[in-house]
Amino acid sequence: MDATPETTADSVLAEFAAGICRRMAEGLLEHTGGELRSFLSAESARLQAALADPATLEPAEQPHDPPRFSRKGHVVINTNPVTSHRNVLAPLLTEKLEDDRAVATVGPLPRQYQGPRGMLHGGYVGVLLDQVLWDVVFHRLGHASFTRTLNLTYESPVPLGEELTVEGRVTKIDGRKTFAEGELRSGDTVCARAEGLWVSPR
Ligand SMILES: CCCCCCCCCCCCCC(=O)SCCNC(=O)CCNC(=O)[C@H](O)C(C)(C)COP(=O)(O)OP(=O)(O)OC[C@H]1O[C@@H](n2cnc3c(N)ncnc32)[C@H](O)[C@@H]1OP(=O)(O)O
Repeated sequence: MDATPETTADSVLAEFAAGICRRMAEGLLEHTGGELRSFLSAESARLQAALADPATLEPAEQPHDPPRFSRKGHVVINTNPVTSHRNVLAPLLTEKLEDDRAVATVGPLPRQYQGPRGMLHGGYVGVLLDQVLWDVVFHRLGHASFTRTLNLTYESPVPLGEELTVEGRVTKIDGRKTFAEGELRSGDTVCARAEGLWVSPR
């Protein structure tokens, strides 16, 4: 059986399409009326051109999230709503993991993540911290676990339109329980802190 259920070119095309969808989602909140029609038309044309001739995409890199076959032969697509290049909801992280620590950069985030004007929705603050803390726990343990508690403290509003740093650290492992903490920063400002418990499956 092939290792992947589609060609590399199709995976690149899928991620290109996801990028167009992301821009469209942003554009729908930035433009109105005739300007919106022109914007949508230009983005649609870019996608049509890529579909007509995928070779024009000429990827410098391999696709980030090509689908694969599971051991049982099912097609597995990375659906993660924070990290998957194929999920248009995902704000995408660039993450470095070492030992008990993860540091990720994200953004600048566009308006579809807005809560208060010009600021990130608080639920997304939690999503970003949950993901990075989950990642560091996974990296430390070598297997997946469930977020059991996630306590957030919002110190100051998180600006949209600026690169953000999300950091996570494992603080304690006690049997099936792994404790971790972290923070989300904009520049040197700590905007939110998180601490929580991850429970390994029985
Ligand atoms: C795992 C596979 C996931 C794959 C995902 C891949 C991609 C993921 C991508 C990223 C995803 C991002 C992340 C996500 O989105 S993860 C998704 C969001 N999380 C969930 O949906 C989890 C829902 N909850 C559960 O399923 C169960 O409650 C779990 C499985 C968590 C525990 O139920 P279980 O019946 O197994 O465990 P237990 O109740 O015996 O407790 C176990 C131990 O913990 C202790 N305890 C419990 N509560 C507390 C507390 N508040 N303070 C202190 N301690 C507490 C408890 O006393 C016991 O200790 P001990 O007696 O052993 O000493």
